[in-house]
Amino acid sequence: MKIQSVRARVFEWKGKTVPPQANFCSNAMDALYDRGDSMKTFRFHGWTVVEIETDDGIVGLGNVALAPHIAKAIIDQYLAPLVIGQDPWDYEYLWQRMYRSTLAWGRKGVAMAAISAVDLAIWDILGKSVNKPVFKLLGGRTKERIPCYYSKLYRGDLKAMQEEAQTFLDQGFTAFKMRFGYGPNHGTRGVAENLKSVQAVREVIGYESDLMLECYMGWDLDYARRMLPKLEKFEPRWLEEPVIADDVDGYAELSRLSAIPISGGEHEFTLHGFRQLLDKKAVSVVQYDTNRVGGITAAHKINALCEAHAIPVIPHAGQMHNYHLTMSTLASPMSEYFPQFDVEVGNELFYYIFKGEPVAKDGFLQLDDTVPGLGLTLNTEYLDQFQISE
Ligand SMILES: O=C(O)C(=O)C[C@@H](O)CO
Ligand SMILES: [Mg+2]
Repeated sequence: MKIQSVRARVFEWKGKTVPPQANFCSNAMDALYDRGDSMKTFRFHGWTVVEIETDDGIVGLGNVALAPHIAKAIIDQYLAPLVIGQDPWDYEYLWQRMYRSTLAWGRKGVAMAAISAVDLAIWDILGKSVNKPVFKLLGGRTKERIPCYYSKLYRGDLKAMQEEAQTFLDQGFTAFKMRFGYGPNHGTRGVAENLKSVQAVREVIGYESDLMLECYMGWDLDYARRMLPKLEKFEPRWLEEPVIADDVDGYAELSRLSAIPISGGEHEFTLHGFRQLLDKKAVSVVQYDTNRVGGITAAHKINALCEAHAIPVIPHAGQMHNYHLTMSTLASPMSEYFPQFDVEVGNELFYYIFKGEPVAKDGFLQLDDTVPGLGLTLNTEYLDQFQISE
């Protein structure tokens, strides 16, 4: 079997979107005084879809949601020529070929995300060629069902957050991730607002449910040092991305400082990046995203590294490419889960582009042992609401 063609298309959502709410999620731009909509950087309204076809007609689907037009250019100009004519079963060789040929400028960020999209499509082909789901090629079914946590609860009106939490508590979720809205530049009022929001959600879900707290790189070491003791009474499952991804030593200090587990990894790349995080004991929960980190080839290695370090892997974002990694290792106890909503930040877009995503039931997800590959097809229902560029 040989790879015959690589097609990368950018799907840009032109449909209805929920307008950004002020302070809906702390983020790295909060450190700068606002010269306009600082939340603009925090939108994923475009997605690159990769379709790789083999000489015997198998089509593998990959995806990447970071800088989609740049990812497409990297795939078209650099990665496609490296894999066309090659045997997809040589996936390690092909991964190294893509990685080493772009090392000078691509070892992290959008180039590695582009490599991830090609790698996902290759693994989709592998599964389809042997009529097995990808998780069966990685270690098989390690869970009867995948426990998942409800992830949204962006900061807004506290009553609305409580109603949202109640709705999904009633649907059987027993783990919830909420977003802080405030950080270092919002002073003591921001601290109070942050604590009020955690209190409000805890009042609804109680203490028999897990609560995860998301900062999305919107805090800094000093602010996190001050917030952690105030958060302990809420018994969070973890505090996520309290500092920017480059501040590995900051992560490590917070991990040493507090009993609250510090999580991160959705903005880290390759086995090498996670080796550094683990060697420095920077995080207590690893959250790579398989469509960023280096694809399934890289994520599978990171799963083994995390198993060796006894650090749980709970991949960022849910989405099918991550569910196969969670299903196939005991190192991954659960998945993140974004239900389908109207398009807002863009985490929801996956449902509008692809079909095949499992819907959570009672806080669990299920994968089908009989569906080959990643189990995704293109969703044609919303095509008219996308601008698609070849
Ligand atoms: O789901 C997460 O962990 C993210 O970081 C996504 C982003 O929407 C901020 O929450
Ligand atoms: Mg996150």
